[in-house]
Order: sequence, then C-alpha cells, then structure tokens
Amino acid sequence: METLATLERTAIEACTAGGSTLRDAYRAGDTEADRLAHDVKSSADTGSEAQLLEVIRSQYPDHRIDAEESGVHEGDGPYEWIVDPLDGTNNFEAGLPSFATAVTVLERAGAANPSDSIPVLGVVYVPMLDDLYVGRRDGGVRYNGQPVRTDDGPGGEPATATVVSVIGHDVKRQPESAAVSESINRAIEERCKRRLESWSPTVHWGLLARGTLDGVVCYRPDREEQRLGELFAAESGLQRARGEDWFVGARSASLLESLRELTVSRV
Ligand SMILES: O=P(O)(O)OC[C@H]1O[C@](O)(COP(=O)(O)O)[C@@H](O)[C@@H]1O
Ligand SMILES: [Mg+2]
Repeated sequence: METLATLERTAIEACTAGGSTLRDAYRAGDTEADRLAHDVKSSADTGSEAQLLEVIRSQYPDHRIDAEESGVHEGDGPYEWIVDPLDGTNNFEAGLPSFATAVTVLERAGAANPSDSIPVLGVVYVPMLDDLYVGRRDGGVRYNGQPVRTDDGPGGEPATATVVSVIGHDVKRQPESAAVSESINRAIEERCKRRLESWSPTVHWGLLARGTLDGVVCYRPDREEQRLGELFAAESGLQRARGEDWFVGARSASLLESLRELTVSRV
C-alpha cells in the first residue's frame, strides 16, 4: 500500500540517483557532442532517466510513468509519475550549474484523462548544489529537510522584485506565441527590477517556495514542470492567478496584480 511517505522515499531515491549521473557527466565535461547535434538525445539525459526509471519501476511496477525522453510507460496503478531527468538542458550544455532532476507524482483517482490527475508530491534535486526540495499536497514544501514558505524572504514589491519567466518548448517555435512572450518579457522588465529567463523551471520553483525569487510568469508552460510548480506554489503560500494558457505567482499582492495585469493584457 502506497503512502505519501513511501512515495516520497522512492521519489528522492530516484532523483538523487539520476542527479548523480548528471553531476558526473557535468564534471567530466560530457556535453560537447550533444550541443552540436540537436536531435540526438544527450547521453547524460538518457542516463539520468534510466536511473530514475529503474528505481521507480522496481518499487511501483504498476504505476504509469510519463518520462521526458522515453515517453509513456503504461500502468494501471493509482498513481502516475512525471519524470524530468534533466530540467535545464540548455544550462547543462552551456556549463551553467542550474539544472535538476524532478519528479511529480499524481493521484489518478479514477481520472480518465491524465491531465485531470491531482499532483500530491513533487521532488526536485539540484545535483551541483546537493539541494533537495520536496513538496507534498497539504504538507508544505521542505528545502533540505526544513519547511519553507514563500514569504520567508524580505520585500517582494515590483520595484525591487526579481521575476522569473517560464515558457513551454513550443512557444519560440510559433511566431504568434513568440511575439506574445517577448511582449510579456518587455513589460516585466519595465515594471520590475530584474527578469530572469528560466531554462530550469523546477530549480526556480524551489527558489520561489523559499522566497528568494519574488514572482513568476508562466506562458504556455510545459505540463511536466507546471504540475510540480503549481503544487510548490500552493504549498509554499505563493499568491496565484491563472488563465487558460498562463499562470502568475508572487510573494506580495501588489506584485501579483502587476504581473497579472501585464500578462492578461497581452495573451
Ligand atoms: O529557450 P529554449 O531553447 O526554447 O528552451 C526553453 C525550454 O527550456 C526549459 O526551460 C527546460 O527544458 P528541459 O527540461 O528540456 O531542459 C523549458 O521549460 C523551456 O521550454
Ligand atoms: Mg524540463
């Protein structure tokens, strides 16, 4: 019988196993070939995913798994796993240490459609920092074992805010959505102190939960990151607003309203 505690142990074991593969590859500089051939999967990416899948499948062989590299592994168990073996591929390949392994566990609860499943657990492991984030439904977010809240940090007003922007993989490939995204970005830069482009959203969801980043604007984000992000946001007390293809979060009401308004007027 699965409990959140046993699911969490497995998720942490899987993320740290995958993360150690990434750390070894990063330290060995094992990224060059992949940068030259965009349609070839990075060996670190697939190596990390193999580690994650081995841990999850050995303990929950009947759970459905949606893995970024190998796709869907069907199962009829009560939970579904979303596996991102390397969130931050661009950073990894550029030699920037902001990348993570991440899993989200969703309760299927009879949901016919996977998108109706409810996220109950999210784990993010940042191997180069040995940072671990765990978010549980109705259980808060922990950073290296300690409970954190988004209002732990000071300030959070637009004029002093650092805001991260998150987009899904398709946004830059479609001229119309690319233009919307650029317009949102310019507006964030006009109103806030700093804008950070996220090439590793799960790392930033952890920082938002700790209150070291002040706000987030997601435009047409990818499911694998967004389900985890919204769980972390809810469980850490981030103020939130959403529409059909956008989500904004902030540590203060004034920043939330500013981000909401600039997003709504452009989508
Ligand atoms: O700027 P690009 O090349 O479109 O990459 C942005 C993509 O990178 C990410 O930040 C991380 O993606 P990966 O998990 O594939 O590393 C995505 O969320 C985002 O869509
Ligand atoms: Mg990702």
